[in-house]
Amino acid sequence: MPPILVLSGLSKTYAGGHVALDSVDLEIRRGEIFALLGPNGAGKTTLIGAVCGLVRPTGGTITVDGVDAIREPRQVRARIGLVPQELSTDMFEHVAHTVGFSRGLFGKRRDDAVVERVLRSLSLWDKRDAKIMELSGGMKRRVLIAKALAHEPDILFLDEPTAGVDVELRRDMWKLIGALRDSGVTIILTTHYIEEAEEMADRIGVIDKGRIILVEEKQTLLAKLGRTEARFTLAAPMTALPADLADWPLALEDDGGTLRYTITAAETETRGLAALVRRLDALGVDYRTLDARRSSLEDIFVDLVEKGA
Ligand SMILES: Nc1ncnc2c1ncn2[C@@H]1O[C@H](COP(=O)(O)OP(=O)(O)OP(=O)(O)O)[C@@H](O)[C@H]1O
Repeated sequence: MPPILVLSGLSKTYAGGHVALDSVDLEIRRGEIFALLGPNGAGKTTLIGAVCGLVRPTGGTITVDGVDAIREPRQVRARIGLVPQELSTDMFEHVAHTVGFSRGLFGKRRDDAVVERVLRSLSLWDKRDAKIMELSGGMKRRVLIAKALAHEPDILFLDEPTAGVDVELRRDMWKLIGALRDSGVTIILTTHYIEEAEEMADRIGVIDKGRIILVEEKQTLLAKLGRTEARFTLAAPMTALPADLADWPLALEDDGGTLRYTITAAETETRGLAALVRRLDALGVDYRTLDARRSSLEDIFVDLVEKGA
């Protein structure tokens, strides 16, 4: 199936001369959750703005389902929903009204059944007659999502969907975004919470200084760049690594009291932690504790952006 969104050579230089997007090529697959990660000022919001017709690109093309978004902005806008970073909705408005109104902005005819379905899917139906100012922060965010979904878009952009919300609400939001994807909506989200991308995304893109530096399936990324680290606290300190362990990715720390093992995911088949534990047993190396951890997407991201800097 052809991608739903194709960016090709997309560039944006702001009036002051700042290059916010530097020839970005990116394809978004139909029905995926794509997480766009990047440090502050990397160009994420500019990229979303360009696709949504809010920022005028200075170069390149944007194609949504074969339609040129720069030539046909209205047609494309109707296919896209945007949940902005900031709560910018009219606080005195009533929930159902503001959602219905958003639908109208896209030239869609009034359809109370759609508004009801959207509000129910976001657990806002009971609050349909409440004023937005009366809602909790989490509900206000859900109203923003409802507004973005009111015209039944195929692509939903979420700019930092869980910035500043508590852990519980973040998890609720993740469930909700997963359910939207299951209903067939393609989702592109930006986030500073790497954990969020790790939890939800099918693919990850990393942007830094206006350039896409990596696009990868999340699983592949974790498998390719992931590391396992383990620390054995030795029962008796060693002065040097035994020759029998010379082939293993090991180092001594804490004056020989700790044996540190670090391995990349690609190497674990032959020299995995379980094999090392057996080897240590066979050599009679005694240890009191073993702490092991796999590197997270966060470690990988920090490495990438540091290297790219
Ligand atoms: N209207 C503008 N005029 C001039 N420069 C701008 C404008 N909007 C954004 N920029 C600059 O472009 C760069 C990219 O900004 P953008 O908001 O796209 O980054 P971001 O990745 O979304 O950052 P954050 O994670 O902080 O939201 C930044 O250096 C920013 O200062």
